[in-house]
Amino acid sequence: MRSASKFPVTKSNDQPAELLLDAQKLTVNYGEVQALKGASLSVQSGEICGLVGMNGSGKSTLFKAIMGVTPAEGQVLIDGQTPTQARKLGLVSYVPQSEDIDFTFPVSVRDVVSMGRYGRLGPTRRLKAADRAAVDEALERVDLLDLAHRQIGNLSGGQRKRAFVARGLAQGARLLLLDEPFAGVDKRSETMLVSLLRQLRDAGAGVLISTHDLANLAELADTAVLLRNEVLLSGEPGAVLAPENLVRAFGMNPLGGSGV
Ligand SMILES: Nc1ncnc2c1ncn2[C@@H]1O[C@H](COP(=O)(O)OP(=O)(O)OP(=O)(O)O)[C@@H](O)[C@H]1O
Repeated sequence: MRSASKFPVTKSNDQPAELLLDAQKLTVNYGEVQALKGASLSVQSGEICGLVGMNGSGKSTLFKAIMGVTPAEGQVLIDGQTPTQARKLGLVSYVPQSEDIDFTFPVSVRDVVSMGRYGRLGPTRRLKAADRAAVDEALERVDLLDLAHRQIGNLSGGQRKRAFVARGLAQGARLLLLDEPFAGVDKRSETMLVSLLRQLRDAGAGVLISTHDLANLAELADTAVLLRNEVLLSGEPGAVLAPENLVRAFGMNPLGGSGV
Protein backbone atom coordinates (compact mmCIF):
# COMPACT_ATOMS: atom_id res chain seq x y z
CA MET A 1 0.00 0.00 0.00
CA ARG A 2 1.28 3.44 -0.88
CA SER A 3 1.34 6.28 1.55
CA ALA A 4 -1.20 9.09 1.67
CA SER A 5 -0.80 11.83 -0.92
CA LYS A 6 0.24 14.34 1.73
CA PHE A 7 3.42 12.33 2.17
CA PRO A 8 6.06 11.63 -0.47
CA VAL A 9 5.14 8.65 -2.64
CA THR A 10 7.99 6.75 -4.26
CA LYS A 11 7.18 5.14 -7.58
CA SER A 12 8.14 1.55 -8.30
CA ASN A 13 11.10 2.77 -10.39
CA ASP A 14 12.25 4.88 -7.42
CA GLN A 15 11.68 8.18 -9.21
CA PRO A 16 10.48 10.84 -6.76
CA ALA A 17 6.77 11.45 -7.18
CA GLU A 18 5.63 14.61 -8.93
CA LEU A 19 2.60 16.63 -7.94
CA LEU A 20 0.20 16.19 -10.88
CA LEU A 21 -2.90 17.68 -9.31
CA ASP A 22 -2.88 20.42 -6.73
CA ALA A 23 -6.40 21.68 -6.03
CA GLN A 24 -6.65 24.28 -3.30
CA LYS A 25 -9.74 25.59 -1.52
CA LEU A 26 -12.24 25.02 -4.33
CA THR A 27 -15.63 26.57 -3.75
CA VAL A 28 -18.50 26.29 -6.21
CA ASN A 29 -21.97 27.75 -5.77
CA TYR A 30 -24.89 27.01 -8.06
CA GLY A 31 -27.19 29.85 -7.02
CA GLU A 32 -28.23 29.00 -3.47
CA VAL A 33 -26.59 25.55 -3.56
CA GLN A 34 -23.06 25.31 -2.28
CA ALA A 35 -21.76 22.26 -4.15
CA LEU A 36 -18.15 22.62 -2.98
CA LYS A 37 -16.83 24.38 0.09
CA GLY A 38 -13.10 25.02 0.24
CA ALA A 39 -12.17 21.55 -1.05
CA SER A 40 -8.45 20.81 -1.35
CA LEU A 41 -6.82 17.65 -2.63
CA SER A 42 -3.72 16.48 -4.41
CA VAL A 43 -2.70 13.57 -6.62
CA GLN A 44 0.87 12.59 -7.33
CA SER A 45 2.41 10.61 -10.14
CA GLY A 46 2.07 6.89 -9.50
CA GLU A 47 -1.06 7.35 -7.39
CA ILE A 48 -4.67 6.26 -7.77
CA CYS A 49 -6.87 8.41 -5.55
CA GLY A 50 -10.46 7.34 -4.87
CA LEU A 51 -13.06 10.06 -4.41
CA VAL A 52 -15.94 8.95 -2.22
CA GLY A 53 -19.16 10.67 -1.21
CA MET A 54 -22.93 10.34 -1.34
CA ASN A 55 -25.09 11.59 -4.22
CA GLY A 56 -24.91 15.36 -4.34
CA SER A 57 -21.68 15.55 -2.30
CA GLY A 58 -19.99 17.48 -5.12
CA LYS A 59 -17.87 14.80 -6.84
CA SER A 60 -18.84 15.72 -10.42
CA THR A 61 -18.57 19.41 -9.57
CA LEU A 62 -15.05 18.80 -8.28
CA PHE A 63 -14.04 17.11 -11.55
CA LYS A 64 -15.52 19.98 -13.57
CA ALA A 65 -13.79 22.57 -11.39
CA ILE A 66 -10.47 20.75 -11.82
CA MET A 67 -10.98 20.74 -15.60
CA GLY A 68 -11.81 24.44 -15.49
CA VAL A 69 -15.20 23.93 -17.14
CA THR A 70 -17.16 25.01 -14.06
CA PRO A 71 -16.18 28.37 -12.54
CA ALA A 72 -14.72 27.90 -9.06
CA GLU A 73 -13.06 29.98 -6.39
CA GLY A 74 -9.67 28.64 -5.40
CA GLN A 75 -6.75 27.36 -7.41
CA VAL A 76 -6.03 24.31 -9.56
CA LEU A 77 -2.65 23.35 -10.95
CA ILE A 78 -2.27 20.31 -13.19
CA ASP A 79 1.37 19.34 -13.53
CA GLY A 80 2.10 22.98 -12.68
CA GLN A 81 -0.25 24.38 -15.35
CA THR A 82 -3.64 26.05 -15.18
CA PRO A 83 -6.53 23.79 -16.27
CA THR A 84 -6.92 25.62 -19.60
CA GLN A 85 -3.22 25.28 -20.37
CA ALA A 86 -3.17 21.65 -19.17
CA ARG A 87 -6.07 20.80 -21.49
CA LYS A 88 -4.28 22.47 -24.41
CA LEU A 89 -1.09 20.56 -23.65
CA GLY A 90 -3.01 17.28 -23.35
CA LEU A 91 -1.81 16.75 -19.77
CA VAL A 92 -5.24 15.81 -18.44
CA SER A 93 -7.99 13.50 -19.67
CA TYR A 94 -11.51 13.48 -18.22
CA VAL A 95 -14.06 10.68 -18.50
CA PRO A 96 -17.36 12.26 -17.40
CA GLN A 97 -20.35 10.38 -16.04
CA SER A 98 -22.27 8.72 -18.88
CA GLU A 99 -25.25 11.04 -18.32
CA ASP A 100 -23.06 14.00 -19.26
CA ILE A 101 -22.13 12.58 -22.68
CA ASP A 102 -24.31 12.87 -25.81
CA PHE A 103 -24.09 9.38 -27.27
CA THR A 104 -26.32 10.29 -30.24
CA PHE A 105 -23.48 12.41 -31.63
CA PRO A 106 -22.54 11.00 -35.05
CA VAL A 107 -18.97 9.99 -34.27
CA SER A 108 -17.35 6.57 -34.40
CA VAL A 109 -15.37 4.92 -31.64
CA ARG A 110 -12.21 5.71 -33.61
CA ASP A 111 -13.24 9.38 -33.85
CA VAL A 112 -13.63 9.55 -30.05
CA VAL A 113 -10.22 8.00 -29.44
CA SER A 114 -8.66 10.23 -32.14
CA MET A 115 -9.85 13.29 -30.20
CA GLY A 116 -7.06 12.44 -27.75
CA ARG A 117 -4.59 13.47 -30.47
CA TYR A 118 -6.25 16.77 -31.42
CA GLY A 119 -4.11 18.84 -29.05
CA ARG A 120 -1.03 17.78 -31.00
CA LEU A 121 -2.47 18.51 -34.45
CA GLY A 122 -2.44 21.67 -36.47
CA PRO A 123 -5.61 23.56 -37.42
CA THR A 124 -6.45 20.99 -40.15
CA ARG A 125 -6.71 18.29 -37.46
CA ARG A 126 -5.27 15.80 -39.92
CA LEU A 127 -3.88 12.71 -38.21
CA LYS A 128 -0.35 11.72 -39.15
CA ALA A 129 0.96 8.14 -39.19
CA ALA A 130 2.21 8.42 -35.58
CA ASP A 131 -1.22 9.68 -34.46
CA ARG A 132 -3.00 6.83 -36.23
CA ALA A 133 -0.60 4.33 -34.65
CA ALA A 134 -1.26 5.79 -31.18
CA VAL A 135 -5.02 5.56 -31.78
CA ASP A 136 -4.74 1.95 -32.96
CA GLU A 137 -2.62 1.03 -29.96
CA ALA A 138 -5.09 2.63 -27.55
CA LEU A 139 -8.01 0.84 -29.24
CA GLU A 140 -6.14 -2.42 -28.98
CA ARG A 141 -5.37 -1.93 -25.29
CA VAL A 142 -9.08 -1.60 -24.50
CA ASP A 143 -9.96 -4.37 -26.96
CA LEU A 144 -12.11 -2.16 -29.21
CA LEU A 145 -10.16 -2.38 -32.48
CA ASP A 146 -12.88 -4.58 -34.02
CA LEU A 147 -15.58 -2.05 -33.09
CA ALA A 148 -13.63 1.07 -34.07
CA HIS A 149 -15.99 1.91 -36.97
CA ARG A 150 -19.15 1.78 -34.82
CA GLN A 151 -21.09 4.89 -33.83
CA ILE A 152 -20.19 5.52 -30.18
CA GLY A 153 -23.82 5.19 -29.03
CA ASN A 154 -24.01 1.66 -30.41
CA LEU A 155 -21.69 0.28 -27.74
CA SER A 156 -22.50 -1.22 -24.37
CA GLY A 157 -21.95 0.89 -21.23
CA GLY A 158 -18.66 -0.83 -20.49
CA GLN A 159 -17.41 -0.51 -24.06
CA ARG A 160 -18.24 3.22 -24.04
CA LYS A 161 -16.17 3.73 -20.89
CA ARG A 162 -13.30 1.81 -22.45
CA ALA A 163 -13.51 4.06 -25.54
CA PHE A 164 -13.20 7.20 -23.40
CA VAL A 165 -10.30 5.75 -21.41
CA ALA A 166 -8.66 4.90 -24.77
CA ARG A 167 -8.98 8.58 -25.71
CA GLY A 168 -6.84 9.39 -22.64
CA LEU A 169 -4.37 6.66 -23.57
CA ALA A 170 -4.00 7.99 -27.12
CA GLN A 171 -3.50 11.44 -25.65
CA GLY A 172 -0.75 10.25 -23.30
CA ALA A 173 -2.36 12.25 -20.48
CA ARG A 174 -0.40 12.42 -17.21
CA LEU A 175 -3.55 12.91 -15.11
CA LEU A 176 -6.74 10.93 -15.61
CA LEU A 177 -10.04 11.96 -14.05
CA LEU A 178 -12.76 9.32 -14.09
CA ASP A 179 -16.26 10.06 -12.80
CA GLU A 180 -18.00 6.80 -11.87
CA PRO A 181 -16.24 4.67 -14.52
CA PHE A 182 -17.70 1.42 -13.17
CA ALA A 183 -21.37 2.51 -13.16
CA GLY A 184 -23.42 0.39 -15.57
CA VAL A 185 -20.33 -1.52 -16.68
CA ASP A 186 -20.10 -5.28 -17.32
CA LYS A 187 -17.64 -7.36 -15.29
CA ARG A 188 -15.23 -7.85 -18.21
CA SER A 189 -14.99 -4.11 -18.87
CA GLU A 190 -14.55 -3.42 -15.17
CA THR A 191 -11.69 -5.90 -14.89
CA MET A 192 -10.06 -4.41 -18.00
CA LEU A 193 -10.45 -0.85 -16.70
CA VAL A 194 -8.98 -1.72 -13.31
CA SER A 195 -6.02 -3.43 -14.95
CA LEU A 196 -5.47 -0.45 -17.27
CA LEU A 197 -5.62 2.06 -14.44
CA ARG A 198 -3.02 0.07 -12.52
CA GLN A 199 -0.75 -0.07 -15.58
CA LEU A 200 -1.09 3.68 -16.06
CA ARG A 201 -0.39 4.32 -12.38
CA ASP A 202 2.68 2.07 -12.53
CA ALA A 203 3.87 3.99 -15.60
CA GLY A 204 3.71 7.20 -13.55
CA ALA A 205 0.27 8.62 -14.29
CA GLY A 206 -1.95 10.10 -11.61
CA VAL A 207 -5.58 8.93 -11.43
CA LEU A 208 -8.54 10.49 -9.63
CA ILE A 209 -11.57 8.23 -9.68
CA SER A 210 -15.00 8.57 -8.13
CA THR A 211 -16.84 5.36 -7.42
CA HIS A 212 -19.68 3.90 -5.43
CA ASP A 213 -17.86 0.58 -5.31
CA LEU A 214 -16.51 1.09 -1.81
CA ALA A 215 -15.99 -2.61 -1.18
CA ASN A 216 -13.21 -2.79 -3.78
CA LEU A 217 -11.81 0.72 -3.46
CA ALA A 218 -9.17 -0.08 -0.85
CA GLU A 219 -7.70 -2.67 -3.22
CA LEU A 220 -7.63 -0.30 -6.20
CA ALA A 221 -6.72 3.04 -4.68
CA ASP A 222 -3.52 4.18 -2.99
CA THR A 223 -5.30 7.05 -1.29
CA ALA A 224 -8.91 8.07 -0.71
CA VAL A 225 -10.74 11.34 -0.19
CA LEU A 226 -14.07 11.54 1.61
CA LEU A 227 -16.22 14.35 0.28
CA ARG A 228 -19.37 15.90 1.67
CA ASN A 229 -19.24 19.19 -0.22
CA GLU A 230 -16.05 19.76 1.75
CA VAL A 231 -13.19 17.32 2.21
CA LEU A 232 -13.92 15.45 5.43
CA LEU A 233 -10.82 13.31 5.36
CA SER A 234 -8.05 12.12 3.04
CA GLY A 235 -5.29 9.57 3.34
CA GLU A 236 -4.80 5.83 3.31
CA PRO A 237 -8.01 4.12 2.04
CA GLY A 238 -8.31 1.61 4.88
CA ALA A 239 -8.35 4.44 7.42
CA VAL A 240 -10.47 6.86 5.37
CA LEU A 241 -13.12 4.20 4.68
CA ALA A 242 -13.41 3.17 8.33
CA PRO A 243 -17.09 2.68 9.29
CA GLU A 244 -17.28 5.76 11.52
CA ASN A 245 -15.96 7.94 8.68
CA LEU A 246 -18.44 6.50 6.19
CA VAL A 247 -21.22 7.32 8.62
CA ARG A 248 -19.98 10.94 8.67
CA ALA A 249 -19.92 11.08 4.88
CA PHE A 250 -23.09 9.16 4.07
CA GLY A 251 -25.18 9.54 7.22
CA MET A 252 -25.06 5.71 7.38
CA ASN A 253 -22.57 2.97 6.61
CA PRO A 254 -23.15 2.03 2.93
CA LEU A 255 -21.13 -1.16 3.47
CA GLY A 256 -23.57 -2.30 6.17
CA GLY A 257 -23.07 -2.73 9.90
CA SER A 258 -23.82 -0.21 12.59
CA GLY A 259 -20.69 1.73 11.71
CA VAL A 260 -19.98 3.20 15.09
N1 LIG B 1 -25.79 22.81 -12.91
C1 LIG B 1 -26.25 22.79 -11.65
N2 LIG B 1 -27.14 23.72 -11.22
C2 LIG B 1 -27.60 23.72 -9.96
N3 LIG B 1 -27.23 22.83 -9.03
C3 LIG B 1 -26.36 21.87 -9.40
C4 LIG B 1 -25.83 21.79 -10.73
N4 LIG B 1 -24.98 20.74 -10.79
C5 LIG B 1 -24.98 20.17 -9.56
N5 LIG B 1 -25.82 20.86 -8.74
C6 LIG B 1 -26.03 20.57 -7.30
O1 LIG B 1 -24.76 20.63 -6.68
C7 LIG B 1 -24.65 19.58 -5.70
C8 LIG B 1 -23.45 18.69 -6.07
O2 LIG B 1 -23.77 17.99 -7.28
P1 LIG B 1 -22.74 16.99 -7.97
O3 LIG B 1 -23.36 16.51 -9.24
O4 LIG B 1 -21.42 17.64 -8.07
O5 LIG B 1 -22.65 15.81 -6.90
P2 LIG B 1 -22.16 14.31 -7.08
O6 LIG B 1 -21.46 13.96 -5.82
O7 LIG B 1 -21.40 14.16 -8.34
O8 LIG B 1 -23.53 13.53 -7.17
P3 LIG B 1 -23.84 12.11 -7.90
O9 LIG B 1 -23.09 11.06 -7.14
O10 LIG B 1 -25.34 12.00 -7.77
O11 LIG B 1 -23.38 12.26 -9.33
C9 LIG B 1 -25.99 18.86 -5.69
O12 LIG B 1 -26.76 19.43 -4.67
C10 LIG B 1 -26.57 19.17 -7.06
O13 LIG B 1 -27.98 19.15 -7.03
